[in-house]
Amino acid sequence: MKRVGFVGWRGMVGSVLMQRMLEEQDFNHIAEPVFFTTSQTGAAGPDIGKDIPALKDARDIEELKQMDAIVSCQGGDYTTEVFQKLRESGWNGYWIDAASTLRMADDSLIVLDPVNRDVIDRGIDAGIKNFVGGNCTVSLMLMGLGGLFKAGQVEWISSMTYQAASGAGAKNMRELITQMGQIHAGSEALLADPASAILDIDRQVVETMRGDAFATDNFGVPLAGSLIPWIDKAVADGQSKEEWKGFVETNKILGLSDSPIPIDGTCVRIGAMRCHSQAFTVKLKQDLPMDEIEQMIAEANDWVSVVPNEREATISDLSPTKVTGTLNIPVGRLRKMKMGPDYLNAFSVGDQLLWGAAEPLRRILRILLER
Ligand SMILES: NC(=O)C1=CN([C@@H]2O[C@H](COP(=O)(O)OP(=O)(O)OC[C@H]3O[C@@H](n4cnc5c(N)ncnc54)[C@H](OP(=O)(O)O)[C@@H]3O)[C@@H](O)[C@H]2O)C=CC1
Ligand SMILES: N[C@@H](CC(=O)OP(=O)(O)O)C(=O)O
Repeated sequence: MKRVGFVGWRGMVGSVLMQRMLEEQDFNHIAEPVFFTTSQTGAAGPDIGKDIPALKDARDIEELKQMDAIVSCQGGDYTTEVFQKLRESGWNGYWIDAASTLRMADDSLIVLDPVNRDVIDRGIDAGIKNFVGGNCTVSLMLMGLGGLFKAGQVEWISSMTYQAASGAGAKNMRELITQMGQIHAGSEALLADPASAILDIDRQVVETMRGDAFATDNFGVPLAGSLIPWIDKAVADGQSKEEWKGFVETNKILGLSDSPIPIDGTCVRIGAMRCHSQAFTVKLKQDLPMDEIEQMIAEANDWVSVVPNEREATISDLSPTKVTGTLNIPVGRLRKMKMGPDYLNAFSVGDQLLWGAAEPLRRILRILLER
């Protein structure tokens, strides 16, 4: 592979991808990186430590056709607009995408190589050309609990999520901070007075959050000081689309679509910036000893670690504040539940822009470059 095109490189996911590619010196493996844009054709591209041409038009099929591989972090609308036209033009290169548009297509693979390298290798050998990053909650769950799946010990999983604002986009992250600021500004005077009653402060906070001036253009409702137990649009059976993805994408990643493992739960947006957390109830196929369970989880990949089920370790290490900006996937609160010895409780945290979005794309590109 000689020419690799990048679309969506300056967005939030794309920027994290660029940062990781520079850290891992991935551009040393690409003879001709080419950067595209939907809005700034002719402008200078990013500084990647080598000469690159000016930005090309991301809607120009003839330009896109020159690429051996294209990595898109531009979003689903762009994929819908361009991908089919590009394939119909006869282009046979590799398409690597962060958007969900092509995830469930028969001729695409969902990539998370620390978990499904075998599925990926078989797919590449079979001529698959479309590789899509998984939904962030799904990828983060599999990075955390992959060892249990690999050992064939999972009968079903219920997953309750605590999803960060970043999953909704950059504007939503800004809105969360704005909301936090408005709450503080509204109660600042009372807060500064040690003699003020907490219920007065609380009343002031609620008044601010319910007020017309509260910034809710993006989330539609308050998130700071609150939560939103619905992510994405509705699908069948009362599920949200984010909840639906948990089942279909996990089983596709694991290559289990013919005999799928039931996975369901409630997806909730909370006021974290870019780390998704998840609380799991895992129905195991048998009563396994805790040390074996911990070993299976900890040995599954280089990034997962087991946090002892103790207060100090948990509040320090199993925390979005600690994990954000890292590739670490701590899994803790591991204990057998009162429902029975084959019911496991677990909690995980992971950065949704890294393992949840950019890192699986970076790694599949590197896999393809090195073949
Ligand atoms: N956010 C997430 O958590 C996840 C997102 N994804 C997928 O990735 C897609 C992109 O998401 P995300 O990165 O959040 O989207 P962004 O909105 O941050 O970026 C998308 C595009 O917006 C354009 N843009 C316009 N103004 C600006 C600006 N001021 N700064 C940067 N870019 C700007 C850029 O395109 P141009 O240069 O062409 O103008 C950019 O590539 C999503 O639609 C989704 O499909 C997948 C997994 C997780
Ligand atoms: N829906 C995720 C983010 C995301 O972009 O998911 P997907 O890649 O499946 O569209 C969230 O809101 O946290």
